[in-house]
Amino acid sequence: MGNTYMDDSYALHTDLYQINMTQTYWEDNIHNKMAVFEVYFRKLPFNSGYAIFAGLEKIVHYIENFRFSHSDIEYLREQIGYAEDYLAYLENMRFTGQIRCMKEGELVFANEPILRVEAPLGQAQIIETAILNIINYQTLVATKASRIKQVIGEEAAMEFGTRRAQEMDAALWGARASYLAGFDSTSNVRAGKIFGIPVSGTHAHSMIQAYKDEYTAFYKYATSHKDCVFLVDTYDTLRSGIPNAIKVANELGKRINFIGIRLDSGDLAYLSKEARKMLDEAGYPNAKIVASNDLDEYTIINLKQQGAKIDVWGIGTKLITAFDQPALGAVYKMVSIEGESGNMIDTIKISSNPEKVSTPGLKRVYRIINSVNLHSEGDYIAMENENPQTEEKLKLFHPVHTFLSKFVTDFNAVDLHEDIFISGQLVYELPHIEQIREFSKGNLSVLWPEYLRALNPEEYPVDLSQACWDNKMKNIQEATNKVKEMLRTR
Ligand SMILES: Nc1ncnc2c1ncn2[C@@H]1O[C@H](COP(=O)(O)OP(=O)(O)OP(=O)(O)O)[C@@H](O)[C@H]1O
Ligand SMILES: O=P(O)(O)OC[C@H]1O[C@H](OP(=O)(O)OP(=O)(O)O)[C@H](O)[C@@H]1O
Ligand SMILES: O=C(O)c1cccnc1
Repeated sequence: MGNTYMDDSYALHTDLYQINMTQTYWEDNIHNKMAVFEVYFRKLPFNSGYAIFAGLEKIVHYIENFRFSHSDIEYLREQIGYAEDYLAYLENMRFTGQIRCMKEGELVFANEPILRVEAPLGQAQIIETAILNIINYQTLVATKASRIKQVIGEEAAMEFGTRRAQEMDAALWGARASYLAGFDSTSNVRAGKIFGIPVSGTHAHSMIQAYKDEYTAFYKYATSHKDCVFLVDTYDTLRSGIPNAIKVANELGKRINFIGIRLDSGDLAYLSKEARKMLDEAGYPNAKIVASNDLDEYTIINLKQQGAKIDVWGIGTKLITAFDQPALGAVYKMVSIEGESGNMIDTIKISSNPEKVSTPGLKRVYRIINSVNLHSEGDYIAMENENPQTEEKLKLFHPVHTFLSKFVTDFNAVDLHEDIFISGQLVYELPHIEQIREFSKGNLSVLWPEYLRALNPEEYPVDLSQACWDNKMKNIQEATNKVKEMLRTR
């Protein structure tokens, strides 16, 4: 038997424990206490020097439509058995809080807040899972795409991943993440329609197999399509594929636009060099050579080192699945909660690993841009009430190895967060995908090349202000004192 409940909302796209914790808050009547949570990841993916944030557009849709449907409530009543009054609270739940977030396409680094939720505790708890689900995947793919595009340079990058993506949503939003981070097109037509991304494509081996001989297949394709890229590796790239492509191009002449050929197996460096010679000699110096087959940034660097003559890169599996690192590891941590008298109290999560200790309190993230060379000196996390721009001399010091420090004098402190929701209302205008793509491209230019390189990049500084660091130490002290006190009185 199929599903007996309708799939008509995203509110249940959460972990059961969120609804269970919220039940406790509700029964204890603390569900409406204001709570502040921050999203951040602890380590950059792919040993990259930077990441590209993506996911805000989907988060906005999720929050705007956040409500438990009748069938959600019915399911929770019948299958989990929550009490009626708690179910009534869930049914009426809408997001009424604040969200501040980085813009999509922003450069983001480890341990800095990407997004901040300030909302009644129950709401803030339930939305955690979906927010992390969205950011973790989209940011990962945007970062992978940016890394691949960095090594490709000016040549075109086509995203081919849909068939290998972890299900349909991943293909769709992965195509969008790739495009905003610098790819030039997607093969996913639905992504093209929904997001306004350019679509492009060639043809597959099946078409050659359908006609049995390569020449007929190319010829038939050319009579039904003006723009032609022929896939030349079905039988024998150099002896059959390329000669057949040239033959059809010669025969149809101006009736088609012979864009070029695609190589999808074998030694792509050798074959592309040979193909270039053959196409040039045949009078097609402008014909492009497209390459695909399990490509990623490392293979592309290597192919370029070998002098491969590849003009267009088709990249699927290793991009859309974030093959070498399948999870970003972004977390959602509480940094503050309303106390008995309505004041906000900082909260901390201690760990024996100093890098895993959370940073308490309401904070802002600034990018410190050197006004002389227009490059970034690092990111600076300050308390909400601080304004680094008013400082004449800003001290940047490593948050764990504090002796590593520098002073910056001539700088512009750029607040990296935007208000997205205020009192549950959307106050942010979602930019067009082309604007996001331009923004993302421009951001890369504030980084020195040392942070951008694919292999062993330098570590970009993400520092805490003195006040933020002092506050963290105070909270660590208080938390450890509490444990000591508890042990003493046991
Ligand atoms: N000159 C080259 N230098 C480094 N890597 C290459 C070079 N040419 C191809 N590659 C990469 O090597 C891998 C070859 O994989 P594989 O052996 O599965 O391909 P293949 O046998 O040529 O083709 P098929 O897809 O038909 O199996 C791919 O990831 C491809 O991108
Ligand atoms: O290699 P990717 O980066 O994932 O790029 C997408 C791949 O999808 C197609 O292959 P297909 O599904 O026909 O499989 P195959 O080429 O691996 O046999 C295409 O020919 C590419 O090789
Ligand atoms: O258009 C192509 O060549 C294409 C599309 C998806 C996957 N592989 C290749």
